[in-house]
Formats: sequence, C-alpha cells, structure tokens
Amino acid sequence: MIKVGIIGATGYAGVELVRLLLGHPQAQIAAVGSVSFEGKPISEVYPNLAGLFDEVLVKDDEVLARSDVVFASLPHGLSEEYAARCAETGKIFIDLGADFRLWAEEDYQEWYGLDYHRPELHRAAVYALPELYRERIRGERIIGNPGCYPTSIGLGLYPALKNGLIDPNSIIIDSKSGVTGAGRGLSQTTHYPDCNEAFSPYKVASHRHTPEIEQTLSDIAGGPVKVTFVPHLLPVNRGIVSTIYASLAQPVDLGEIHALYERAYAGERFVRVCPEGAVANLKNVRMSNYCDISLHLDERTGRLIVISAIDNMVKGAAGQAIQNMNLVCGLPEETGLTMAPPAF
Ligand SMILES: NC(=O)C1=CN([C@@H]2O[C@H](COP(=O)(O)OP(=O)(O)OC[C@H]3O[C@@H](n4cnc5c(N)ncnc54)[C@H](OP(=O)(O)O)[C@@H]3O)[C@@H](O)[C@H]2O)C=CC1
Ligand SMILES: CC(=O)N[C@@H](CCC(=O)OP(=O)(O)O)C(=O)O
Repeated sequence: MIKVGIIGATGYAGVELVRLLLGHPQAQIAAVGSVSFEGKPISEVYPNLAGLFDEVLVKDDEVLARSDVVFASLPHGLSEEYAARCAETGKIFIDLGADFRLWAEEDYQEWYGLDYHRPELHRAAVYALPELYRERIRGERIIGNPGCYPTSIGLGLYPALKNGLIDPNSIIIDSKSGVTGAGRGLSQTTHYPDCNEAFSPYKVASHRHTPEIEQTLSDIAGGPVKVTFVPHLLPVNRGIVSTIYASLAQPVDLGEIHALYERAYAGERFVRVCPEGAVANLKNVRMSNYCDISLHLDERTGRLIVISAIDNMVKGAAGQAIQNMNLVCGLPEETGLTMAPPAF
C-alpha cells in the first residue's frame, strides 16, 4: 500500500482527494493536514465522511512524516517549501495548485505576481497532463498537476493542433465552470444570491490560466500560440464545459476530423470522443475522471468547434492528481478511478 498524505485536506480539492483515495485499492490515507482545523476529525468539517473516514487533522509536518506520496492542495505560492522537503526526504510531491505548472518564471511572475525561490525544483518538476506527457511524467518526483480549464482545453485541441488541422492563431475559447472551481473560501461572487440564477463571464481575456493554456498549445503546435480565453461562472457545483472555435487550415470534412480524434485518443481510458452528431455535456462526466469531446464543423465559415467537458474536481483536479500518482508509482493509470458517472 502507498502511504499518501494530503496538505490542505479541508479545501474542496483536498476533500475530493480524500473521497477518491478512500476507493483506491493501492493507497492508504496516512494523514490529512489542516491549519484551521488541526486536532478535529475531518468528518466534523465534512460530515459526509462520518463513519467512513474520521481521521484527525494534523499539522503539515506530521503529514510529511507519515507519507510516501504527498499531495498539496493549497493556495498558490505555498508549495515550493513542501516540494523541497519532499525532495530532501525522497518523497513524491504532487501539487494541485499552479506553483509547478509554468515553465517560464516570467509567466509566473506576470500572472501570479510571485517568484521562483528554488529554481532547481522547477527544473526538476514535470507538467503532468498524462494524455499528452505520459512519458515525461513516469519516474518523476515533483508533479505539477494542470489547472482545470487548461485540462479541458489542452485535451480538446491536442489532435487538431498536432495534425495541423487548424490555424493556431485563430483560437477562441469560451469556458464555463461550476462554482466549486472557486474553492471553499467565501466571496461575493460565489455568494448564493449573487451566483444563483446568474451566468457571468469573468476575468475576460485576463485569466491566469491563459499562459498555461498557451504553454501547452504552443508545445503541441511546435511554435507560439496565442488564444483569446473567456471563463464564465456557471451556477452548478461541478463541471467545466469549454467551447473552442478555430479556423480550419485547409478544407476537411467532419468525418475526417472525427477519424483523426478517434485515432489520437485510441486506448485513452479517460478521453471519450462523442459520436458524430452528439454534443459533449457536463452531465455525462460529473463525478468521473472522463473528458468528453464533441466535434462540430461550421461549414459556412470554415470553423471547427470543439466542445470539451470535464468534472473540474476530478479530471480537473483530484482525479488527475491520482492518475499522476498511479503513473509515477507504476500502477495502471485508471487504478481507483474507474467509477462511472451517474446518469443524473
Ligand atoms: N477547486 C478546483 O476546481 C480546483 C482547484 N485547484 C487547485 O487546488 C488548490 C486548492 O484549491 P481549492 O481546494 O479549490 O481551495 P480551497 O480554498 O477550497 O482550499 C485550500 C485549503 O488550503 C488550506 N490552507 C493552508 N494554508 C493556507 C493559507 N496560508 N491560506 C489559505 N488556505 C490555506 C486551507 O485549509 P486549512 O485552513 O484547513 O489548512 C484551505 O481549505 C489551489 O491551488 C487550486 O488552484 C486545481 C484545479 C481545480
Ligand atoms: C470558477 C472559478 O473561480 N475557477 C477558478 C479556477 C479553478 C482553479 O482552481 O484553478 P487553479 O487550479 O489554477 O487555481 C478561477 O477562475 O480562479
């Protein structure tokens, strides 16, 4: 059994890790950490866990001491220190935040307003979107788990960009996220009367996921890609739907596009290319590690429309982090992640 610990276990992504890891046949949750609730059973903070997992929340030092794999699910800027301590003691460190996602420190400085204090850790880290970078991830020990929006977009565009199907500088992305994406903290925008019965774009063309999205798309395309990205707050708890528009590089019919996506994702356990005519819907991926992708052609304008749906808490955070743990620990990637999404 792999002994795993979670720092930031009382956050939304942290408690989702708990939920999923309780069903993982090869992992044992050795410790859960909290600053605010130290000394209390986690089931007091999250009563859905009562009787299932009543572990007492401990200090982060204790989480590190008891675990071989450490997940950090913290606000940005706090993870370097934990990664350093894991590196010194030979533990695997999986960061659900943004601290190990960006390859260029200038991007991190510009979009997060923070510096890299330990550049050697960033050089040792891997950006871990398994379907694209599986071979880079295997055997690594500092794992930067991708952001939720970039996961849906990177998977949605990979086959089209890799195969030169679209003009890389024509990409416009319109994403919608459920409210859990904003985390457990209270804020005016996620206050019930403000977000319920509302639907609001935010951080229009200025969201901090933009450099991460462009990093992945540029890497796939083999040259610089810039995108227009507009996220929206959708009044549901979970899920992200990204609708992505791009001009075709040359005329091609929908059947060929479908064949190309199906070939690219053949054998991928967690990516489902919807049949021609079907539309990806977050209802079909909720509570699961799936990314559903549907493909549409606007023949009048020559634009490809890709719709990509994930559960932000699972494929967009905790599920993908466990997929990465499985990869680095040499387990089948789907271990503990084979749950079917509920029908409603
Ligand atoms: N929600 C989502 O959909 C996704 C989240 N992520 C990433 O996962 C990480 C966690 O996100 P999420 O779970 O949503 O966030 P939350 O705000 O829900 O949780 C963060 C937790 O970190 C703990 N914490 C420890 N130190 C501090 C500190 N100094 N200031 C504030 N909190 C602290 C808090 O718990 P305590 O006080 O008990 O210690 C808190 O519950 C973030 O980096 C986020 O970017 C990634 C993808 C998707
Ligand atoms: C709806 C909502 O607020 N979503 C969050 C993004 C989700 C997330 O947690 O992304 P990181 O992992 O990069 O923090 C936001 O826009 O900031």
